[in-house]
Amino acid sequence: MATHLRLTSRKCTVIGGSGFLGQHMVEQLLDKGYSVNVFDIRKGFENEKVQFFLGDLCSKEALLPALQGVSVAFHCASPAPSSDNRELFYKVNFMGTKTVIEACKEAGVPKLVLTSSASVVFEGTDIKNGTEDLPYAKKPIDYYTETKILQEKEVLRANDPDNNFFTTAIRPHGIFGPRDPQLVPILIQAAKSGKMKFMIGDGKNLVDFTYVENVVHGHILAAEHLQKDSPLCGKAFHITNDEPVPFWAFMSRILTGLNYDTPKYQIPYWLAYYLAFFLSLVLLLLSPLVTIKPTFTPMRVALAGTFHYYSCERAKRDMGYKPVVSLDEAIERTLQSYPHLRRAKA
Ligand SMILES: NC(=O)C1=CN([C@@H]2O[C@H](COP(=O)(O)OP(=O)(O)OC[C@H]3O[C@@H](n4cnc5c(N)ncnc54)[C@H](O)[C@@H]3O)[C@@H](O)[C@H]2O)C=CC1
Ligand SMILES: CC(C)CCC[C@@H](C)[C@H]1CC[C@H]2C3=C(CC[C@]12C)[C@@]1(C)CCC(=O)C[C@@H]1CC3
Repeated sequence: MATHLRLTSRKCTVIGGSGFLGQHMVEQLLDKGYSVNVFDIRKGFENEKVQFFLGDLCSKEALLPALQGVSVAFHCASPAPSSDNRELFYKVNFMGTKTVIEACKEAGVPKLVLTSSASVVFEGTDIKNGTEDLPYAKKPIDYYTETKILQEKEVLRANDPDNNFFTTAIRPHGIFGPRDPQLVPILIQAAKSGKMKFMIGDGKNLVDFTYVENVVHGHILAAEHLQKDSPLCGKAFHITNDEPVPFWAFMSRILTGLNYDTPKYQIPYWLAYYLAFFLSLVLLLLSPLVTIKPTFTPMRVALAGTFHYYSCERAKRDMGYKPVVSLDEAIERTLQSYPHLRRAKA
């Protein structure tokens, strides 16, 4: 019986486990001796140690088999932030998360750890060493973030110790690392097409970029510390590299590390923001005729030109969090993992 309990308690499900963060979660959980189910709409990799359940998280019937005998569910599924599909964000991030909560309760999963985002408090203006006590953004920077707020509120509200159901949310920021489909590929694509000529703002704005393995470490610590009467119950936690860095210094390290030139000119933040805003209006008007995905969106300009870094003191205090990979090492490992994006030297 004791062995059975121990094994059951090390079984978990990663919802969104085929994604960038999800795959890293699976790898670290397996290394730590967990038995891992993946629930996703697609099969993102092959691993005989993992049991895959393919389905849409908006369906409770699809979720239930993946949650049987599981002690913790990690929910890190979301449509890509760059998608323009408002209905999809609402359906998956908000309605789907409600379904995940119901399914966990019905399957008797006692712990739910949500991957939220530090951007739930970001309104496009400076945040310096922001704590979790900042209010949710009244004007979120985009619709993705609006639904991340709805999702986080729903998960934290569902915490119900009297019925043996414990929830917590991890708020990472700017996740990067091997196999990331967003940050490095978008940056290099912009550089390749000659769009990385301008630095937005004066280049002094500090931002958090968080190595994926540190994000995973924060999630696993959260799951292990989440229990009755723990301070994690119903609360959100920033997980960062704890080394805020000037946005353009970070971008420049990636660009030079992959043999691309760094931006030569500066453009004032407000000018870049209004240009991106104007461009998005023009594209909206043209959208019945042509679909163009701009590189410079108001959201990206806001992220590139403002301070937004967060304190992870609460995670240090309540779950003993400490980044396991430094920013220097993280950048090095990331650069090594993208040989196909490296520009051949002339
Ligand atoms: N990448 C970043 O910088 C940050 C990401 N986050 C959050 O981290 C989480 C993971 O993000 P990434 O790994 O970067 O994204 P990703 O796009 O690589 O992975 C998301 C996964 O969710 C799955 N998925 C989407 N809709 C689904 C549905 N209806 N049913 C089942 N599975 C579905 C996708 O197939 C994909 O495998 C997301 O919740 C995201 O909001 C938070 C802060 C920063
Ligand atoms: C073209 C350049 C101006 C910028 C290229 C890099 C950007 C693609 C990334 C810089 C900060 C990133 C970021 C996210 C996505 C990729 C960036 C915009 C998120 C929006 C991903 C989802 C979140 O929850 C918040 C992230 C903030 C930082």
